[in-house]
Amino acid sequence: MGMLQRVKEGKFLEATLNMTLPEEQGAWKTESGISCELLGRGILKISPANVNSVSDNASSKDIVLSSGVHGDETSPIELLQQLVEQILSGEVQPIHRLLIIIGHPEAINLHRRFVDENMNRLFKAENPASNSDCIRANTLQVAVKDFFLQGEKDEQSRWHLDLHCAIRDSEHYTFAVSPFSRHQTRQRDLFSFLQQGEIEAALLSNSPSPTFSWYSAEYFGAQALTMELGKVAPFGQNDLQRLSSFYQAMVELVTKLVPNYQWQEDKLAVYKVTRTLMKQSEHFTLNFPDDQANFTMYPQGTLLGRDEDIEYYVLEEGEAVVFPNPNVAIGQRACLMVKKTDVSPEGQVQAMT
Ligand SMILES: O=C(O)CCC(=O)N[C@@H](CCC(=O)O)C(=O)O
Ligand SMILES: [Zn+2]
Repeated sequence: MGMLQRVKEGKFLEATLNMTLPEEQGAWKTESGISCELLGRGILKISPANVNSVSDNASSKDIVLSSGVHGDETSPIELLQQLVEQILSGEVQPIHRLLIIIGHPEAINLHRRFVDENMNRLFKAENPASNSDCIRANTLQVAVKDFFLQGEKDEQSRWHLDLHCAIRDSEHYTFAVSPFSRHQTRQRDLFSFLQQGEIEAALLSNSPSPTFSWYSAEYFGAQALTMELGKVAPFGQNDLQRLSSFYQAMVELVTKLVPNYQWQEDKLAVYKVTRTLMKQSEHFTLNFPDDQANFTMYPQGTLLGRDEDIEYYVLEEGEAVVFPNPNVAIGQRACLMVKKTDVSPEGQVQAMT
């Protein structure tokens, strides 16, 4: 049985990861009237039964849901497989156009974050086809671009949730990173959605970074987030129960024209990024253990790390470290410094201070 047939039977993940199957494309309709189109390995477009009338509705959205951009972050892949299964069986009836992506099948098969280089730093522009991470990033860029442009929706109606897991423990089990873009990509609805899904925290980035969610925000004005859903674990060892509120919120997002989310004061901890520590040389080191939990705070004046000619200290009380990683490539982000902030009560979510 070929790739397309397996996907039709709900085996999206299995067909995506089976590299002995030649890549196939093809369109079909489910019994419940949903139009599906397999655009390539791990890239599935889903349109609601009455796509034309729904698309004309100002409340309808074009939603990208991606997972597995890092090959070892498996719980989001399991969540999207479950969602695809429920859509194809008719149990979940999406009312918006969806693009569901399993990001990096080759890295997933290797149980590795990436093959040669971190794919989630390859979304600034088309990459030279120098390795499989670059080639796959190029494919994903085109798929997302075509999806958003074909949809012809305004920017507010484009969403992209890029689902990941954190490498280390975290004071917040789940959190989202809102990329910095030229557009208004911090709509309150997006953050109310996080509250609905019991996501504990959100980080507001203060500078561009070439990630997949940034790509959708920067080039298509999409309401985009990188979502950190618990800690990295192999397939079958994820506690999906801990992500059940998020899964329910995602189902509601795709099945309701206007989900009934209400912004709740103080339900989501919001942090602003105060500094991004970039690895400038091979001398970059951190002054605390590699597995230190995300959002750990140190007293003002604490030496955090060193690079060739620089020492990094905690500059203000309340600064915490997120994604500390001295093993990144030179020129890449080695640690984010963040600080809790109040947010504006209305309009776009913005830091007050
Ligand atoms: O836990 C870690 O250190 C990394 C987890 C991860 O993959 N995070 C993303 C965040 C992307 C963003 O800043 O939007 C990444 O580093 O690619
Ligand atoms: Zn990741």
